[in-house]
Amino acid sequence: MALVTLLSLCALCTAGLWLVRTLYIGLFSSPLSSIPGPWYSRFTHLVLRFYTLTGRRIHYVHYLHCRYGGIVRIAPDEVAISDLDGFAKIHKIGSGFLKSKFYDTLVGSSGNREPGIFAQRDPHLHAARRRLFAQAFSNSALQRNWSSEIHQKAHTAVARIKADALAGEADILKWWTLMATDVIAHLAFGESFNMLELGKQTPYIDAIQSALLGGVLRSELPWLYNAGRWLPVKTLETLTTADNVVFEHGALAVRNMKDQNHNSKNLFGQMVAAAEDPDKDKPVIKDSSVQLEAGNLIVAGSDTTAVTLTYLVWAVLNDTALQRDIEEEVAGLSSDIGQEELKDAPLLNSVIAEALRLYGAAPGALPRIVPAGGADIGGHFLPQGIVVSTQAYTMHRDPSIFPNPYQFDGRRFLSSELTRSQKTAYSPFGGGSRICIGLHLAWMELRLGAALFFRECRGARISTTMTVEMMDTVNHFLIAPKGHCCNIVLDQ
Ligand code: HEM
Repeated sequence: MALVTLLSLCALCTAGLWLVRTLYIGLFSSPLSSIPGPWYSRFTHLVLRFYTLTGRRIHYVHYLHCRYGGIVRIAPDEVAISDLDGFAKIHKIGSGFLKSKFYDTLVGSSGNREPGIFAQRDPHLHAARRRLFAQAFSNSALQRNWSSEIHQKAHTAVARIKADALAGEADILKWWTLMATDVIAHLAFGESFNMLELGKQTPYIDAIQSALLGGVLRSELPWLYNAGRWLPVKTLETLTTADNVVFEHGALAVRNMKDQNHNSKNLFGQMVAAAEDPDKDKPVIKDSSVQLEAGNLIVAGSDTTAVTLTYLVWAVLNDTALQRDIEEEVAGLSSDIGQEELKDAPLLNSVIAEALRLYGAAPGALPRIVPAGGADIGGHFLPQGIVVSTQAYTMHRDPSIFPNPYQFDGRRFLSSELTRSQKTAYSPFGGGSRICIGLHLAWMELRLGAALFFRECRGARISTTMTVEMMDTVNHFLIAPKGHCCNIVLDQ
């Protein structure tokens, strides 16, 4: 009995000491103690984690920026930055602010596999991979090599939307997702997955989505993720084994990369063909890297474009005058809609830029590590090793940069001259050396999808089955509509 009392006393004392130490560090000795923010962020990640897991991280951090300013402490070792100079400093090429450990867990680099281009944190390895990818993702190469596939898929998507809308209602989120996934899958694998024709995604894409969810779980609740491997719970098992399913399917991308038949060439085949070093003993890219990157490209290039396009159409359909004007503009384009005339359609491009401002699908947070020696940001010294995260979500809603920021103004970007602060703040595709490599592909799909939609589905309306709340955004790194659909109708 006496032993039990003694042990309890020891445990209480240890807990008490831990509490005093945590309070002392949080209040006085942390180098971050002068940074404004809610009191609890000095002591715990739990509140931030709660909002992350419930899909409200960007909204919560935005609220904190509105309340405390451009630099806010959001956790004991993490500071959120929406200060423009701070953002520019962090994302400047060669700044030394590298991606944080968050990226290790987000996409499938588990099982000791190397991280792909998105998650690679080593700047030299990343730069080498980026150089290899750059040419194949350039605007000219995409136009030259993939224009007809992208056109065909956009036409099919709009035809399916129109047919469904005339028959009752069409879920544009579903069709844009199938389109964007079919496009990037075709480019990465060298053959069509025919999801638009099937009207549903393949089991491989189901596995990719499970792998992504598994990544969020691995990042936020690693103990549950690890337990999931052993627990006899089907959902957990699916989430924790999805990485392997995705990786194994990537073998198809390797086969087609090596295939000499032009019809099955994929992005990787084009990269290898364009690479300078033809040395057979030292392959330009390993088979296992192709297997991994093929899946990663699908993750990066599907929901991103689909969600942005969905919000774009929804926002335009909420503004009758804008809808009428854009329908008129695209009706004047030639029947086969070339990329050059799409680039020159002023209202279409302004509407896309505005959709990317308010509804760019990856609006934050982009966490980076303060490099050796620390950094001065917004008048505060941040020591090395601290996580600094930026979010376009907040910069895009700063009223001193974008007047009336919460309003979707499809004409906002019609006047071509952006102010200096707008140029810095506008970052739907991230910035610096880690800027989205798929941005030209995304713009191609956004232009073509939107132009075909407003030409073929003139007079479309939002279905009465939709509520405003259903289009509220949830945020798990990407954003998505809370209702998981966006239904539109069309009169005969
Ligand atoms: C509207 C559509 C898209 C949006 C809003 C978007 C947004 C972004 C953002 C914000 C980043 C930076 C992430 C970070 O720094 O953590 C990024 C990176 C990336 N994106 Fe996109 N993206 C889109 C479409 C695409 C497409 C179609 C692809 C096709 C493959 C793609 C592939 C990538 C890749 C590979 C990276 C990592 C680049 C690197 O680290 O070097 N994205 N994207």
